[in-house]
Amino acid sequence: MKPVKVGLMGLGTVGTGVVRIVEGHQEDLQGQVASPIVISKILVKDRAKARSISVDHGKLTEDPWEIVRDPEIDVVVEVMGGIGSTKEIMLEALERGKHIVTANKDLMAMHGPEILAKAKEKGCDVFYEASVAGGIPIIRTLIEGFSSDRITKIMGIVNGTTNYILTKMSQEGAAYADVLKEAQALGYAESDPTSDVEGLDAARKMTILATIGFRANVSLEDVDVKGISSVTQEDIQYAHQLGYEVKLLGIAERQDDFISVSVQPTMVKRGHPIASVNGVFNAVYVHGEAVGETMFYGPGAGELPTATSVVADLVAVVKNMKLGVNGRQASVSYKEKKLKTDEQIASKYFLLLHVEDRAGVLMQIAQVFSQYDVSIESVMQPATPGQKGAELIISTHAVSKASMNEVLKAFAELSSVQTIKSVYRVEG
Ligand SMILES: NC(=O)C1=CN([C@@H]2O[C@H](COP(=O)(O)OP(=O)(O)OC[C@H]3O[C@@H](n4cnc5c(N)ncnc54)[C@H](OP(=O)(O)O)[C@@H]3O)[C@@H](O)[C@H]2O)C=CC1
Ligand SMILES: N[C@@H](CC=O)C(=O)O
Ligand code: NA
Repeated sequence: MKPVKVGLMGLGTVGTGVVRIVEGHQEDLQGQVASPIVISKILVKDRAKARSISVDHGKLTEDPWEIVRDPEIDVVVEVMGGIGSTKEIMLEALERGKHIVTANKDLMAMHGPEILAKAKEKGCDVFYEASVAGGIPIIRTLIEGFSSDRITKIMGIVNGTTNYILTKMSQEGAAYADVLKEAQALGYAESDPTSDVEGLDAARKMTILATIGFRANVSLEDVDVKGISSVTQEDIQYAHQLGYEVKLLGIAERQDDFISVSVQPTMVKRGHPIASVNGVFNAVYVHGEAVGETMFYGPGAGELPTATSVVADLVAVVKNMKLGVNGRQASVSYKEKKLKTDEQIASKYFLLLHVEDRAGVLMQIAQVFSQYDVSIESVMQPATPGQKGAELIISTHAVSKASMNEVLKAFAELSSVQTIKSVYRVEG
């Protein structure tokens, strides 16, 4: 049995997990693919760095081209991250007939179509299951499990770092900055955690899911993004009073042939399965016209969960090699992309306003809502002893994003509304 040779690019959190699983589960892997899987070279930035795993030092290289140009290597497993030079390295690896497994959502969200086209041209596989919701097999599920259906909604907690932070803020009243440091120490966060907390990581993942789910090339620029850095302990406490949890949700929706994709902190009604997804766990809710509601749950980041998906992709590549069918995946995006306008995007909203505490203010606010045809579901004025002015918590029925923008513009000009403290989309 000729071994399948793998060039591993990256030996950080995920790369270390890949080595552990390939070595620790070798017998089971061989049983499935009838060949040993051997990691023959490993790319790192610094060969001298101390590692949490023992590897043959002779396999380490700091030169990516040593892997790309090695004719013995069949598959490149890319778990180093990055976009610019990583893309060039991946394209050259494909040019030389190497299959690719990657966990890199940045790369696949920005350059997925180009990389997949090159793979097709060269008869190579490119698999990227770990790029979205680390340990949940959601990409394969959307491509294969839902191939017979028409998906109408994909809604997910797809960033483990922010879910970890929001859970600790909600359950323990913890401070944002402290919990972020914990998530970094646990290996959940990106090398620049701004992309986690500002929603960009989730937006990249939603770009990938929407492209697959709606079978049209969605790009990152199509995603409306807001992160969690403005979420306050006060918002979370008011959410609890109204029966909600605050979650960073990616929401991709399709109506007729028009789609919208967004990422934002969202108030999710307790009782909706997404509201109870806590810590580093991710969940992706998928609604299909025929199947109805489904949900997929599991760890979204971390060494072994993410490496499980990477090595499963590696097994898929080797099985295809045995069958001689690499690069034969059907195209996932054959539809024309049509984006919804703000008039077509509808949701319920939660607003927290700081207003003047005097007669007639509520009337002025109600008039603004009425002018833009926004129907109010409830209004609450919590007691704020000793505070100047009053707080108003308003929830609306489903309204268009365009109408809500007009309402917010009108509030900004109203002297009785001193601050628009928070605006949240509401789900569930
Ligand atoms: N961490 C997680 O839970 C998840 C991560 N991902 C994705 O997986 C990828 C890897 O993430 P993670 O393991 O956390 O990252 P780490 O920062 O822990 O590891 C990156 C590894 O790649 C090496 N590396 C980085 N840049 C270069 C370079 N230019 N040349 C040579 N080697 C390089 C580093 O070398 P050295 O060790 O010498 O510094 C390190 O071994 C990213 O794309 C990330 O988005 C996806 C899902 C979950
Ligand atoms: N930083 C990411 C890692 C997995 O993709 C996250 O927190 O989800
Ligand atoms: Na996945």
